[in-house]
Amino acid sequence: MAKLTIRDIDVQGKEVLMRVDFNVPLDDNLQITDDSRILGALPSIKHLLAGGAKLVLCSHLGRPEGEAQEKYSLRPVAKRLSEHLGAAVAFADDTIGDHATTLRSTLHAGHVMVLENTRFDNRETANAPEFSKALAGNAEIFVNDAFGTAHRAHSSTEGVTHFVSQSVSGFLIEKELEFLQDKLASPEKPFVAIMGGAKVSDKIQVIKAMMAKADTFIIGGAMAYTFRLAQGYKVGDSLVEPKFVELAKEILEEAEAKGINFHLPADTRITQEFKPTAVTKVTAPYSDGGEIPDGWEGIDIGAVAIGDFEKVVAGAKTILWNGPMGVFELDNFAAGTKALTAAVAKSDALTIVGGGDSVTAANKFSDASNFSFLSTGGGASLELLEGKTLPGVAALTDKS
Ligand SMILES: Nc1ncnc2c1ncn2[C@@H]1O[C@H](COP(=O)(O)OP(=O)(O)O)[C@@H](O)[C@H]1O
Ligand SMILES: O=C(OP(=O)(O)O)[C@H](O)COP(=O)(O)O
Repeated sequence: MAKLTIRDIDVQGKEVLMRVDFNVPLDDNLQITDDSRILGALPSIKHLLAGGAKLVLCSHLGRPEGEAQEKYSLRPVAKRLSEHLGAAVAFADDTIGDHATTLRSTLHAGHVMVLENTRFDNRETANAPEFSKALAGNAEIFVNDAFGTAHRAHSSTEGVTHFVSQSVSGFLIEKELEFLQDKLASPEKPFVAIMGGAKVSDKIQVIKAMMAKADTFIIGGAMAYTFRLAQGYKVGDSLVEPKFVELAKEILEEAEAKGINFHLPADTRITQEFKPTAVTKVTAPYSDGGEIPDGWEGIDIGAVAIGDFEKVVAGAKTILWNGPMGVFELDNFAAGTKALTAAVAKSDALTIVGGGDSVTAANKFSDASNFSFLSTGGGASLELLEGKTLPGVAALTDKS
């Protein structure tokens, strides 16, 4: 059932509570190192302010587990938002306390404020009704634009919808669903899914689910070693998740039975040390007997794999990329991710990138404008791709 969106509501003079995902990375000096998620929420914020809303923004930042801590405060985020808007942004020192209540009651139409971190109270993640009710306050309308947190059934994403008249999605959620759900429902073929990174346990189920849609898979990053282990090869000291070797075997068998192209890296860059000056070497291709010796760890794909993957990407009409090819944070381990980023960036296919580190790599080695869409959600995008319902979306008001 379609959900009401920000386009369907009149907000003039009304208090609107909007959940955003301002869970941005901060450095040790509490400086924001990537404000993609703030930029992602701007279209909805500007639209609501232009429509005359009294706009109250709420979000979590990090996992403070119910304890108010300076390092998880949203104050720097409110400041950055103010710079982007070129307008004042009021900041409440608490979430549902006296300061928040006073600021909310004196907020004028066309003005915006930010509440302190919702996770400074454990009732947020417990989805406690009394916390949801207090968060809703006098707001008639709730807008959810926090795609990155839409897979959580918390007070500020789900509970609050029970205490307002209407709950609608914002432009960011709308766009995320358009790319990750609608456009991938019947993708133009060949549809190449590139899966890498380190979170095998999170992503291997996604590979399984996507076998119904993608006709080609490229597997890189640490993910590849669990598959190589499943094929009976030695992977030395590389990162593997032994619990998933059986599932990896099943996936390889299913791919063969269904004629799905499943590309694992032919060769691997390996090291004995995890540091910028580490000596590295590349194994011979597996097909020539190359394996990863004990005491060595795979940290990137090799040159043969890069060439293979570039060819596959060049022939694609739809590409979904989630997870880097290697430990790209270190320059001497980054060649595979760099080459793959360039290949995806120059493709004419529909190119969708999901996952925090993959988006970082796309921005580091290319430019966001070279991709059709960079998702702001890691876990949320994976759950969507797995075919799961996102509680933060399911709770919104149905279109009649
Ligand atoms: N071969 C490898 N061995 C260990 N870590 C790896 C390897 N390849 C990639 N990684 C790491 O995987 C991390 C990203 O994985 P993940 O969180 O799954 O991706 P994303 O954030 O894009 O979803 C990066 O920090 C990268 O250094
Ligand atoms: O950054 C987030 O998730 P992500 O790293 O999976 O994209 C979201 O803000 C959700 O945070 P959470 O995983 O602490 O609930």
